[in-house]
Amino acid sequence: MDVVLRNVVKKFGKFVALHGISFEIRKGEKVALLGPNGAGKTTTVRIISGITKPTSGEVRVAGKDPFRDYEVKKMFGVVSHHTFLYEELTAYENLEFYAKLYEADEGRIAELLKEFGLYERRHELVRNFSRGMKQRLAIARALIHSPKILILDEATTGLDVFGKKELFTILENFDGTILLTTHDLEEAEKTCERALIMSSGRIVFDGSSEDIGSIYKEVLS
Ligand SMILES: Nc1ncnc2c1ncn2[C@@H]1O[C@H](COP(=O)(O)OP(=O)(O)OP(=O)(O)O)[C@@H](O)[C@H]1O
Repeated sequence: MDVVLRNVVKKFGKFVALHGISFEIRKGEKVALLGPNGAGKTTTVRIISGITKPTSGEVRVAGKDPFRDYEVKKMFGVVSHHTFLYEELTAYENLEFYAKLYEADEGRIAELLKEFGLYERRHELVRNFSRGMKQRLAIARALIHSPKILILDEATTGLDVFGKKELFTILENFDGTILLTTHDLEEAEKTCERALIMSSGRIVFDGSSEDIGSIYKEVLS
């Protein structure tokens, strides 16, 4: 098992954001995490990737605690709606910074820039890039250390049809586990074989993503 959550509770003050959620993700599985605003999706992926500490419950990634174990943190590539790129650095410099941080092979920078269609523009400042280009660079950055688990938290927000299509191709070719949060049911069905639906801090559906549109309506009505 790549990811195991058992009875995970997260409180922010008196507010309970996660009411003891449990699920497991197998190695190589592609899972969509769905649910309305405030359901707890981002909190869940932040707990899995070791950014947020749960209030109680057990979280294991490859058998280890992601909050405490730095080596486990390296297993993740995380892409969110915010690109967290350095606007005043070039595309190349951005990737170089992260390659050093993760002690990744610098040869991978050119490889990824080519793969993501940004090689010709590698010496341009990121601040002059379009939203789609920035998002592509953010994904390239997330892959720099060849992560085993890719977490995408509303990563397609603001991308046009072409940008989304490109991202789907990247996801199809990614050889690892994917956990993706989205509001786009079609995206979930296309890219993931399994869907988890959350509502008010609870998992209310865990199953195949096939025909997720009608399941979503039924579960949340
Ligand atoms: N740092 C925080 N402090 C207080 N409350 C928080 C914090 N982070 C999240 N919450 C609350 O926890 C709940 C779940 O938030 P979360 O961001 O996980 O939802 P989400 O499903 O990702 O929503 P969205 O689809 O809007 O991104 C919300 O009610 C939110 O206000």
